[in-house]
Amino acid sequence: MFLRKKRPFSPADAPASANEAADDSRHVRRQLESLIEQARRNQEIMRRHQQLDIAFISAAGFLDLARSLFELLPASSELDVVTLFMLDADYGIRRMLADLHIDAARLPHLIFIDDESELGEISVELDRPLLGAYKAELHGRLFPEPAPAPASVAIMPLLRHGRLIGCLNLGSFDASRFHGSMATDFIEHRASIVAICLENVLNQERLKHIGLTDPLTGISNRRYIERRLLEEIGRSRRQEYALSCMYIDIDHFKQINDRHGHAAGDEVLREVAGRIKAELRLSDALGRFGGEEFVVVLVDAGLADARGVAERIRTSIADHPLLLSGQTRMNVTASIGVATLVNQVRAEAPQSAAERLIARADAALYQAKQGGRNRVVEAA
Ligand SMILES: Nc1nc2c(ncn2[C@@H]2O[C@H](COP(=O)(O)OP(=O)(O)OP(=O)(O)O)[C@@H](O)[C@H]2O)c(=O)[nH]1
Repeated sequence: MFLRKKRPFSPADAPASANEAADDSRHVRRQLESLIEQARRNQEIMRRHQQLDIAFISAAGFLDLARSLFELLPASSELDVVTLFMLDADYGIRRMLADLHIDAARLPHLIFIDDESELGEISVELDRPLLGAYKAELHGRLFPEPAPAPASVAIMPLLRHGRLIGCLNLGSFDASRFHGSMATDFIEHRASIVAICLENVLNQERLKHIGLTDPLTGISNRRYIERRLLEEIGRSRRQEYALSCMYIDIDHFKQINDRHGHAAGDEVLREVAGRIKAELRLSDALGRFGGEEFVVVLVDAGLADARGVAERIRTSIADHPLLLSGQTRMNVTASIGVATLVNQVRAEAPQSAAERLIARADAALYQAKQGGRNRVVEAA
């Protein structure tokens, strides 16, 4: 029998397998550590995203949400630029924000558009997020000055009930941050949260707006004017400018109602409100105080300015007959009392200063009525 000679034992044999085992375990440990580190990082990312979602969801109003989008989102997601485009075809959102004194111009990265086509070529593809390298001809209008041009972008369509309400545009200076082959589930999830939150805060603002709006004429109501006058008194004292107030009353309004009916009277109220508004600056405030009475707060206007504006309003009503329901022509006039706050007694509480200003304008209006109507009278 052929006996194979056994290879003599080499001392290197045992250590070799032990070394391999040790190497293996070190390798496994390193892998484990790296997985744990990865899990910790992911947890941290999840936590930041959750906090961001909570900030979006709990936004107290439009400005609060905008702050989260333009400040928190870039900071927590390491983005270099974020812009938000909002569709506002009938100017309704902008008008409401202006009425509520929400100064959207203070948000340079918020852009309102009248039509989707203003988004350019990408508008046709906006049924899903678009990720990739920044191309000026394609994305330039989504990151207008003063936004810096990014290197890669994620364009997130904001959809509600299948309708595009805007788009949130994320930009990074890192060219590899967003690319076409990335999964978009997370971005879609985030876009749907932002869209819902935007709709929510706009509805909140609409509610505030309704509470301060006169439903018949669409202008502000008495509550709004009283509140606004208090704010304006504070501001005019700090910045030392004159503040004026106008009390306007349509003449013989009862006869209009009696002769032409209540519906025609309502139409006259709407028309007159429009004529008054057309003569005012955006910074002035017009409200219906009740019945056929309107009050205007004129910011940064002394008595001479206020008188000028009041004359313009008076003639714009008296010189051009109203056209009711597009056919009935009606001559309408209004009387106006004007009062100004100058050299304010700073010790006087804003509330009593406001009441006194309105009362003086009202007394001047009474004089105008007594003097024959269709005239402007300045308060003594
Ligand atoms: N159509 C309509 N009429 C209103 C509304 N609110 C108040 N009125 C009417 O406005 C009229 C106000 O009349 P008066 O205060 O007597 O004053 P006037 O007829 O305007 O007379 P002068 O102010 O003295 O020129 C009343 O007939 C009210 O019924 C409203 O919302 N719609």
